[in-house]
Amino acid sequence: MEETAEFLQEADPYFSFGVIGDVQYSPKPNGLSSWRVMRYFQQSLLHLQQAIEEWNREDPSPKFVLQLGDIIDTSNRKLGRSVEALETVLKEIEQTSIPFHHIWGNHELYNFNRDFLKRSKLNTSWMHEQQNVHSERHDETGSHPDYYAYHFSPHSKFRIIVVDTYDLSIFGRKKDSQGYQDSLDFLEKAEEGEQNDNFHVGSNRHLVEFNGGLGSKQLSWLDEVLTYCDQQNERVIIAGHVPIHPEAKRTPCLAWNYKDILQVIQSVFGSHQSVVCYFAGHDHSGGYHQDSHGIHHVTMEGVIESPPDSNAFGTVDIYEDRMVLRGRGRVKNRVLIYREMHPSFCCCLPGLTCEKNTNLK
Ligand SMILES: Nc1ccn([C@@H]2O[C@H](COP(=O)(O)OP(=O)(O)OC[C@H](O)CO)[C@@H](O)[C@H]2O)c(=O)n1
Repeated sequence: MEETAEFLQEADPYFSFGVIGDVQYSPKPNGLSSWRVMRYFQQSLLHLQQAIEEWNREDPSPKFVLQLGDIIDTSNRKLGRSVEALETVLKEIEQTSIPFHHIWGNHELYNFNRDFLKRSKLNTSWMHEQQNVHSERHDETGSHPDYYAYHFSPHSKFRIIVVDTYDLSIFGRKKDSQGYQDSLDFLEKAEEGEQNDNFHVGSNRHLVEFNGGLGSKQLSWLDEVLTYCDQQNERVIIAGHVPIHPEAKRTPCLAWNYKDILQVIQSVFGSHQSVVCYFAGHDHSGGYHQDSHGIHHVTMEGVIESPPDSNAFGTVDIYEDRMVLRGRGRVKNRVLIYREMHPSFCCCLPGLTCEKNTNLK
């Protein structure tokens, strides 16, 4: 739902957070991408600076920022300046005391391998919270050994889950590793399956290298965390680089196994009703869709494709029954009402009606 600024006047939110994606900083000149769209490399750092200045000015300031990935561009690698570029953006981020939660996108993996990323300041999993009710295995950097995902609770009624949409990926993993082989096997099998799927043909093909997915271990972990959230009556916001709903993006940017991921977070049979929103980046043109289960899918417009007089970031205010995205530049204002929680074994199954059914399409 898009709303005007007047509609956004509300009582004090429980808390607020910032959201931004695809800064793709590089010292290279502005120019057309391979998609024939203008990329404003000379403005992207300025846009990040402006976002930080605005978040610093907000009162109260956002509790944290979700940085949705692709913070530096692949061109830095060709220029031999990956580390320098990363230091440049991190220096800007140090201008604020608001903690940033960093997500890894394809451009992180074009510039660095996963071992480097784990040891870098882009690994913010040390800010995770561990729950006794489910098993989490972390290595010395605070990450799971196989993937980069964690969760934290900024408020007693809410939890944020950061997921790794390049857990299945042929980027960033060593070619002799099991993860690389599993990813190749997944792509091969999925491509066979897709041949009968009319939705993903021609330019709409999502089984391409610059997308990725969640591996089976991460999906099980997500399932466990969501079970805990259901038990605690927490609302959950998930954030990852790659969109997971075909209607929430305009380009082929879609997770390889988006159906498996949706199955976990939507859950028809009474559990996992906690997820209210999934934030993604990757598709710089942005997108939005409320799925058939009432989950909002917000794909943030990319900073890198925002002209000098614009920008692409937002502040999200969290309330009891809704979240309000206050967009800046190309990002629209949105009021996102949470899905209704149905009791276990509710009759809201396909083909049946229920008074709680919100009849979402
Ligand atoms: N028509 C095209 C254009 C490009 N590609 C290939 O896609 C790969 C990734 O492109 P890139 O622009 O570097 O990826 P981003 O993550 O920056 O952007 C993704 C979104 O599309 C932006 O909205 C690259 O290998 C190109 O060759 C293509 O297949 N078809």
